[in-house]
Amino acid sequence: MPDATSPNNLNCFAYIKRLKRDPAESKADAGKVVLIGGAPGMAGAIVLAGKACLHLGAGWTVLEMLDAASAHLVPEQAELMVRFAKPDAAIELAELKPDCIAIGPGLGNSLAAMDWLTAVLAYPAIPLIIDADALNLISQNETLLQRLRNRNQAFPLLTVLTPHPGEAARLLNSTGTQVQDDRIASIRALVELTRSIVILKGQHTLIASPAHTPLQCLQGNAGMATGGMGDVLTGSIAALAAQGIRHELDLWEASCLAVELHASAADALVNQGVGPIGLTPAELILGMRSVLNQNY
Ligand SMILES: NC(=O)C1=CN([C@@H]2O[C@H](COP(=O)(O)OP(=O)(O)OC[C@H]3O[C@@H](n4cnc5c(N)ncnc54)[C@H](OP(=O)(O)O)[C@@H]3O)[C@@H](O)[C@H]2O)[C@@H](O)CC1
Ligand SMILES: Nc1ncnc2c1ncn2[C@@H]1O[C@H](COP(=O)(O)OP(=O)(O)O)[C@@H](O)[C@H]1O
Repeated sequence: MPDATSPNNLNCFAYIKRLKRDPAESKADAGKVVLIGGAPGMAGAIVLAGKACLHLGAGWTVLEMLDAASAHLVPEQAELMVRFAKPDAAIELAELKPDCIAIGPGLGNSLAAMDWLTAVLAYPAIPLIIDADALNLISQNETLLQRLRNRNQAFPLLTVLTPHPGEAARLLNSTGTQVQDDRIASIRALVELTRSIVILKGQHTLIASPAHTPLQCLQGNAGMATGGMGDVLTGSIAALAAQGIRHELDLWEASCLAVELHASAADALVNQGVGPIGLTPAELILGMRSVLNQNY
């Protein structure tokens, strides 16, 4: 029995109905997502985010990869449009005209990473997902934090941050243990600091925003404690938010739905014997697609 201070539980599979496609829809109705990251040694992070984005229904999935050596066709997933993230990020974004941007998986902390994050924070009113190293860069740079806050003032509820407890601790200048000791206080502090929608990952993921009190996700399991699972969540939010633009699902709703799908699909896979040990992010992507279509 939850006590009076427990957050309400996520329960948003009904949103899936809004993603119903008219028979004549085109890929433009499903939206163009640009995902930015994949520095040397971490190309896999942005490829996993891209595969999740593709399998959760985005119209186009473009990867801007910081590692030039990895910026080539992904043979087993030729649908992904892989580009080398050239130095002039603002010009690239103006040419691409994305419907939704996600930045961070495997981004690293190079000058190019800073340039891309700066350009993304200045890009106008589309849904934006900020994850992983992009969060770390913001935690180290007061100017970037101020730009994030300015963006949220100009375009409220169009930016979601997806920290795990380690990233949350860096943003709050705290420790992972302190974050975990009071996760509700931590997410409230993150919302206050950044003025963003925030997803605090880990067991019983929390989501909150300046306009929403925290909700929790009771699904999910320790089979998800494997590198790349968060990259999958980022790509999934991006796909749902991009479709949401023409299907009346806002970034808050897309984020809630992605969290619930991600965790519920992991539970379904464990129930089928795929995990907890050895459950892979790539398997979770396919599991999420199944759960989405079963509730379509
Ligand atoms: N295939 C690829 O290319 C992949 C590439 N990847 C990319 O690698 C980059 C680095 O990202 P990363 O998350 O691996 O390292 P990092 O930010 O140092 O955080 C780790 C520390 O945070 C904490 N912590 C985390 N979770 C916690 C929890 N639930 N509960 C409590 N604490 C928790 C914990 O700190 P500790 O408690 O040990 O002090 C832990 O040691 C990033 O760009 C990412 O996208 C990955 O996506 C993997 C697949
Ligand atoms: N023990 C757990 N119970 C429930 N969910 C978990 C557990 N461990 C990890 N997860 C989930 O898996 C994902 C891990 O994300 P993250 O740490 O960012 O991974 P990565 O950066 O390697 O992609 C998050 O969505 C988190 O909530």
